[in-house]
Amino acid sequence: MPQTLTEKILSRASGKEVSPGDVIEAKTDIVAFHDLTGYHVIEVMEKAGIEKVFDKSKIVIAFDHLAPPPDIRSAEIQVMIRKFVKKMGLPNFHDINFGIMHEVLLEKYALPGQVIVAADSHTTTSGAVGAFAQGMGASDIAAATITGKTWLVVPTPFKVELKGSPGKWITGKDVALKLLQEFKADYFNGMSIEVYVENPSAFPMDYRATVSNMGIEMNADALMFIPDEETKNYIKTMRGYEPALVTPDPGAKYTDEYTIELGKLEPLVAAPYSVDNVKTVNEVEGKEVDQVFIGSCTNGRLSDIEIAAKILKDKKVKTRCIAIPASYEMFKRAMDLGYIETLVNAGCIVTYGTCGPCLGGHFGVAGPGETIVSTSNRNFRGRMGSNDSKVYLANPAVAAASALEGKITDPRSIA
Ligand SMILES: CC(C)[C@@](O)(CC(=O)O)C(=O)O
Ligand code: SF4
Repeated sequence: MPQTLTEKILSRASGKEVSPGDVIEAKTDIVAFHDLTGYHVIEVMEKAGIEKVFDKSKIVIAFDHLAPPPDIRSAEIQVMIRKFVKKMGLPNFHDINFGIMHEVLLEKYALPGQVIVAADSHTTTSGAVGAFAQGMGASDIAAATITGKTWLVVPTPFKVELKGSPGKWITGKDVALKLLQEFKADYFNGMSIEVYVENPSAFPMDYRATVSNMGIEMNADALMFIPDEETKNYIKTMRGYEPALVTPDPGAKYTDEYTIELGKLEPLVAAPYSVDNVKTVNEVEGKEVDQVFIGSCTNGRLSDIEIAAKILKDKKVKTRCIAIPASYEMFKRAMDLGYIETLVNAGCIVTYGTCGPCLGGHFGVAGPGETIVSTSNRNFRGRMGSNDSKVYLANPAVAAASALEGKITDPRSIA
């Protein structure tokens, strides 16, 4: 039987031919956690008296949610995890100077065809390179850390095709929001989405990562881009080697298919208080904005910072604007290309590699009555701080244009 990417990966990982609905035990290629959930993972292991991990080289840990620690409790958590890393002798540990875990996984570890599990729902991000990547709770991740295995229900594969090329100021975010507008936030429950890109270079890895990242907002088990030339180029550029590509068999069967003509997309926005409350930017433009956040594991990559820098070059923002490249690597590249200087000159506050404001944690928590335009992935009540704040999710061009004008702005109207 011809297999979808989902079936191919999970058949290899479980050692038998799988079909949607099967409950399987799959071998894990990478098991990861961060500071916030890592604390619970380690607690579960310590309570069970386990002193060993299944394979030191396959455990990845990154500090991001509490980086740098905003309070004593956060610092305590990091101290505890550093001790665990030392005791176990884990080589793939990334302290506060590295970046957001999902971005670190994408840049350094994830490969086509792998099974990746991590204690955070946005683990779907690594699907951008064609890995079956799923977030799980701390106890499941503790089990996978110990055994190198996890149990899964094989999801039902659904195919999305991206045709043509996106227009000016249209990015991966607009594809994610289009899917949410069309299908709403729970449609893909029990499914995996496999995305085929007709014209690989027209939809680069940064855009793919945004869409995969928001796969969990659609409730999909995984959102994978079918590996192609762009996947190869990305891994070659970031790591210096060419990966083997895993692809679905011709004639593989999907439960359904949906096509997006990239050239027909408009900049979209998710209005409060739900990620699927999607409107065109023109439906909400003119609303006054108190703070703009450009960053997070959704949109903190080089192209996001580049877009913001292009819009803000030689201009001044009219509202608070916080820009956070998702990793040290992204910060460094943005700095070398002059984007950081542009953003700082425009009046933005810039720091590196933290979740910070995305979860209302620190570095720009939203206050009562405030309106925020954010490039992150969630806008439910209280997500970025006060229950009385309103968060509009958008692509980095809309975010930067809104910072520039002090109100929600269509980037096509100014640049
Ligand atoms: C821990 C939390 C803030 C999280 O990273 C958790 C998660 O996605 O599972 C999020 O983005 O909601
Ligand atoms: S950047 Fe936001 S969405 Fe991503 S892992 Fe951090 S808190 Fe979660």
